[in-house]
Amino acid sequence: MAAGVYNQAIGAFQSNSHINNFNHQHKLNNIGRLAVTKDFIRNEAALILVRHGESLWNEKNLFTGCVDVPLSKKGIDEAIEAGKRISSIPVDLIFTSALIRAQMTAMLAMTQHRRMKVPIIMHNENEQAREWSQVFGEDTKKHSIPVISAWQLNERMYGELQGLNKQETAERYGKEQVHEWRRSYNIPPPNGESLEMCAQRAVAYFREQIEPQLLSGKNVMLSAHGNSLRSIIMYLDKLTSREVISLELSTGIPMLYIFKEGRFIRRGSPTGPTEAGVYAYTRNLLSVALER
Ligand SMILES: O=C(O)[C@H](O)COP(=O)(O)O
Repeated sequence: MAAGVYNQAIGAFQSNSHINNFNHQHKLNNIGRLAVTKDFIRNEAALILVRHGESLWNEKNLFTGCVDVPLSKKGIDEAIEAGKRISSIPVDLIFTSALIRAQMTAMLAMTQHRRMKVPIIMHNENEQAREWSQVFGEDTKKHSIPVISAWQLNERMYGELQGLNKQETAERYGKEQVHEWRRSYNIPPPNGESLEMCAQRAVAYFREQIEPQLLSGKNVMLSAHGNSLRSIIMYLDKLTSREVISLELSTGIPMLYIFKEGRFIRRGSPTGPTEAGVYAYTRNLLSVALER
């Protein structure tokens, strides 16, 4: 999908406020010393990453990869719990993979958000789908969050392991071989993708489609998968191919990054609403959250 098409779809949804902020900021920068204004201080954005909740195949311990299976009951609960943890962090735009488990997770999480905006899936597959899914009410748009799904964020393709039991596969091929297929950076499972191959599409998508949104001040939630997120975290945290081997992501635990001055600052997982500290992600974002 061409970048322009996405931008067109998102553009149809966005209020002009961030553009105004940008113009305003730009003018101030031109004038010189007034650059540190309220808008400028707010020139940071939240990035929430969440691995989908437990799927029906996670529950059965099957290699899943690009097979499109839904969440289990436990996964549904995890997604709702994830939503509670991020309920006060502003979200302007949601990216998900093209797979239902990531989409369910994002949707269920958003049912807990304190702004109660409605997530709406963008349909950009062809001109008619785009036209027929248009929203005309300006006020309605303001109370909606565009959801963009992209195959590039899908789980790594697990090749001939898809649908096989992880335990049985380890017994058949040996624990070390299976660990190598699952966690090494550049060794693909039979006829599947290595983490490196998965990173080539997932990180490229992140850089081309998601980073510009953060740069323009949009707060983004990204709901994806164990390995597409491992490759993106490798990029964000500048992990080496050795370090990424031991990076494990739990299902349904959101991770927060602050994007500021072109850098990603990892803030860990926001604590639940009953725990102290949930509002403390950054003072600037907090004031944005309270105003919206
Ligand atoms: O696709 C799968 O089977 C899992 O979601 C991720 O599997 P992994 O833990 O082997 O990377």
